[in-house]
Amino acid sequence: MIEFKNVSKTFRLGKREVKAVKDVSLSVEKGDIFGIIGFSGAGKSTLLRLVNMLERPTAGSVLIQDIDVSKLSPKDLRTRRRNIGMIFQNFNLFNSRTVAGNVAYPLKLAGGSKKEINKRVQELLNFVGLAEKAKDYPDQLSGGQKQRVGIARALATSPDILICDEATSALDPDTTADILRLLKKVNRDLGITILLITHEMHVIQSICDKVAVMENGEVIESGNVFETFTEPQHETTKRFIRSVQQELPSDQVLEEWRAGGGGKLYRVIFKGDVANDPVLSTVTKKNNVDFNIVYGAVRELQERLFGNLIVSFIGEADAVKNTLSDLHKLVELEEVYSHEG
Ligand SMILES: Nc1ncnc2c1ncn2[C@@H]1O[C@H](COP(=O)(O)OP(=O)(O)OP(=O)(O)O)[C@@H](O)[C@H]1O
Repeated sequence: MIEFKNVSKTFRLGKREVKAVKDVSLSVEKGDIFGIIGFSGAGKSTLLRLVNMLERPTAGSVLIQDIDVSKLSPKDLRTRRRNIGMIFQNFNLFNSRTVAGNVAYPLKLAGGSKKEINKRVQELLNFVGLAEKAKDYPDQLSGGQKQRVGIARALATSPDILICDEATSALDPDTTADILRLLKKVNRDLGITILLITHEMHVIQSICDKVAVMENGEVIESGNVFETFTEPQHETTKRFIRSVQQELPSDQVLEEWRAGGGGKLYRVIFKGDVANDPVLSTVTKKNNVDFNIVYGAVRELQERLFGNLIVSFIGEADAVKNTLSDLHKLVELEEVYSHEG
C-alpha cells in the first residue's frame, strides 16, 4: 500500500547538509496500523511529508498503491492527495467555521451538491460521535472533540490511507485512549490503512500492528509489534519499551521485599498462549515450593497476552533449583536481583 524504497531526504541549509531520512525501506500493507516511533529529530515528520507528497525524496522512491508519487504531475498529485486523509497534533481546524463547516470543507473542494455534502457530513459526525455539536465552533470544544472533528474531516473524501501526525500528543490520557479507540474503529470498520508517527510507546502498544523505530534518520528496527515488544534488538527500542513497562520493582517495593527476608528475584516472561496457563502455580506445586509475585503485569498486545513478572521462590534449595529448571523449559527466566538477608 505504501512502500518506501531506499528513501533518503537531505535538506541543504547554505553549506550545511541535514540528512533527515537515510536509506529507509519499509512496507506498509493494506489494513495495517503502522506506527513510526522515535525521539525528537529522528526524521518521523519528514518521512510523513514524503508520503503526503509535501517533500520529494533526494534518493529512492515512495510508492503508494504501486505508483511512484514523486513522478506524478501536479494535477494527478491533487487527485492522489484526496486519497490520503491526515490528522494533526494541533488539530488544524478552521476556527471561523462550525464543526459541520470544517467537515464539509474538503467535500466542497471536491465538488458535490449541497444536499449530498450535508448528508455526508451528518454521516461522518455520527461516526465520530459528534452529531450534536454540528453547529458549534472549534473553540467551544474540548481537545478530544476537536480531534474527532479532525478525524471526520480527514475521512470526508473516503480516503484509503489515514496519516496521523502525533494525533494524541496534546491530549490527556483518558482522551488519548478515546481517540485511539476511534482510530482503531476507522481501521476495522472502514478498512482504512493507518500510518502514524509518535514519540509515545503506549500509542504503539495500544493500537499498532507493526512498528518501525527511527533514530538519526534511519529505521533501526521494524516489525510486528508483539515480536518487537517481546524481543527488542536495539537499545533505543528497549528504552521506549521501558517507558511503558517498568523493568524492576520500585525502590520502595524492593525495600519491603528485603525487609521480608530477601533472597533472589527472577524475571519470568510469558508470551502468547503460555500467558493463559497457570504455569507458575503448577510447577511450584509439583516441587513443593511457594512463590511470591513481587511486581509485574500481564498486558495485551495485539490481542495476545504478554506477562512480565518479578517473582521470588520460597522453599528447600533443591526444590527451588528443580522449579527453576522446570520453568526454564516453559517460559523465559532470568535472575535479576539478589539480596541475602
Ligand atoms: N525543512 C527543513 N529544513 C532543514 N532541516 C529540516 C527540515 N525539516 C526537518 N529538518 C531536520 O531534519 C531532522 C529530522 O526532523 P523531523 O522533523 O523529521 O524529525 P521528527 O522525528 O519528526 O522530530 P519531531 O518529533 O521533533 O518533529 C532534524 O534535524 C530537523 O532539524
